[in-house]
Amino acid sequence: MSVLEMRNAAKLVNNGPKEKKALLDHIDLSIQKNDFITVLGGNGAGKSTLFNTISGTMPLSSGKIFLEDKDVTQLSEENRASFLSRVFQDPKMGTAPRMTVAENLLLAKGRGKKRRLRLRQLKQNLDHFYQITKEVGNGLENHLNTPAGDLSGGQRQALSLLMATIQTPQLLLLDEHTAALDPKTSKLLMQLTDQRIKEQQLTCLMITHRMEDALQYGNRMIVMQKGEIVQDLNEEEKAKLSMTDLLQFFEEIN
Ligand SMILES: Nc1ncnc2c1ncn2[C@@H]1O[C@H](COP(=O)(O)OP(=O)(O)OP(=O)(O)O)[C@@H](O)[C@H]1O
Repeated sequence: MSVLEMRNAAKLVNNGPKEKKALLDHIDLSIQKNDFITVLGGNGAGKSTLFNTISGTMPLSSGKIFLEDKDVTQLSEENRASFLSRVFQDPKMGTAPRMTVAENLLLAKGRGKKRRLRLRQLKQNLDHFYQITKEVGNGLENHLNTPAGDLSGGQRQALSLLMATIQTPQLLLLDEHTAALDPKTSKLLMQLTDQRIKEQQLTCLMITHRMEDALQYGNRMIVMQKGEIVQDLNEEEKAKLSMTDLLQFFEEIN
């Protein structure tokens, strides 16, 4: 059983009165459990559209999406949120700025649960929150009582990642989540990302413009162009790929 399956999925928009433009051009994609897929493609290739249609923020024009064999094509974004987590490029998204780090984590831990965790349960969870923030390696554990809005961009993105993975989602969507960070901070967050994915055996799609990351991480790589998946490399093919090959490939398709 696939974790996610897209069949003949298309997103068309009007490009002038008589012309339709395909943001997603009838793609087929099957994602298996524990796949960690890096997603590459130039600006406007359709990567975010892919994520938007998977998470339900954008309905498909035609085709179908299945999550663990369940047809979710018509399911709202809210209803898909119980099995999907997404981290965005912008550190401001995904965290509540006036709530503290610990409160944000508690919110994420209780999300979708029948009995929500209440603020008075914060104390009981502090040990757990201390442990997971300490693993980040950027001092986040010393800021459990700091409002998220006062964190550095790197700390806030690490918090977003922890929030997105605190409940082990069936599918994790990383939308250029390191793009706004400096190289050192980005590297640290990528290491944390890889560690969380391995430890929790997550299934993940990660959009990135950093080719080194696309090569170094994950067991599969897809390349998008003009709304289509033009390359889908498995673990073996990906392992053989060098930076030179990849650069050459992008020269050819652009
Ligand atoms: N709602 C919309 N209506 C019309 N066109 C749109 C809409 N949303 C996106 N587009 C266009 O669709 C194309 C694909 O956009 P998308 O954001 O998916 O690309 P991307 O691969 O994520 O690019 P980037 O790397 O720049 O983030 C772009 O040309 C964009 O301008």
